[in-house]
Amino acid sequence: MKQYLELCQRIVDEGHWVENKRTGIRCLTVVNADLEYDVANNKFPLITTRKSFYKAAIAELLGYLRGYDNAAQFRAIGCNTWNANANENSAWLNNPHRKGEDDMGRVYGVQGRAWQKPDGTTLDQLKKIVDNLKNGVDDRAEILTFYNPGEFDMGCLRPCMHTHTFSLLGDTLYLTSYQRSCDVPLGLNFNQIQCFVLLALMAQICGLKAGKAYHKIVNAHIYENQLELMRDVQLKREPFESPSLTINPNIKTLEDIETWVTTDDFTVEGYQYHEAIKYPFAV
Ligand SMILES: Nc1nc(=O)c2c([nH]1)NC[C@@H]1CN(c3ccc(C(=O)N[C@@H](CCC(=O)O)C(=O)O)cc3)CN21
Ligand SMILES: O=c1ccn([C@H]2C[C@H](O)[C@@H](COP(=O)(O)O)O2)c(=O)[nH]1
Repeated sequence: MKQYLELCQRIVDEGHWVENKRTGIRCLTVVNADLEYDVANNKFPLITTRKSFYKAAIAELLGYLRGYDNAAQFRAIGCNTWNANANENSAWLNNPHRKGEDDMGRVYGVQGRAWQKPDGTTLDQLKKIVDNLKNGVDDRAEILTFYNPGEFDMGCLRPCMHTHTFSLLGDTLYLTSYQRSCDVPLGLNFNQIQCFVLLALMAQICGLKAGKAYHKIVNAHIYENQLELMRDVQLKREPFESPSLTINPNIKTLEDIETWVTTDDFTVEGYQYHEAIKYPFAV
């Protein structure tokens, strides 16, 4: 939590104003932030200086791991974050690749589970990683990447947290996640939960211990219409201790994640927080 607040403060103190063409809203921006999450000691990185809707963040991750491409699928498992990008962005609404209401196109999980190969078949990046890690193999390229520039025009948004690399040291699993663009008040609240849960879940289904998750962010920003709430409300609050996360131990395989797992299989203990803050969302 301390590192999150330090990043917010750094943007407020040292950020540069950068115009943003896609949303029309300028952002106070810094470049390069490194965050770390202690999964081994179960320090669940939930924001405590406002209420975090962590179930939606976990649902979003489950949708990515399942290869979802439609905002209705995300809604069905408790996540509303893709409604606006799928249905309210004029560039995507006018894109001939959009297949209708709620379609997100070839984003995130589609690339992770069904990367299109030139020979017409698809590649399942996640399954390869799970199969290797279960057998104690780290080929130094256990990389799950959603970043496919050749198909950017076939999706509603370029992936933000776009690459996850898994590493093994003995029987301990590590994760390095790479993010090109980060909406610190809204997106990062979700992304840090997702880094933590991704490592914890992968360790669990691969029979490994979880170590640390490393989160590398390039462009970290606060939109102009979020700044006052961040500077004058959230940053004035004192954080509480990190809570802990319990994952249903019956989740044992990738197929479990694909078929029956829900957000009810994730329980948070000891979450103390300040009241909710509703930040504006830029589409
Ligand atoms: N401008 C922008 N920021 C983002 O963080 C973002 C995008 N766009 N587009 C794609 C996804 C969608 N994400 C989102 C979208 C909405 C919330 C949001 O509204 N969060 C609220 C409450 C969510 C709830 O009630 O479930 C929050 O207070 O955290 C968070 C992340 C992250 N990404
Ligand atoms: O997981 C996510 C997804 C998106 N974001 C934010 C970062 C930016 O504010 C927007 C995406 O806009 P681009 O113009 O494509 O950079 O969404 C996030 O923080 N986390």
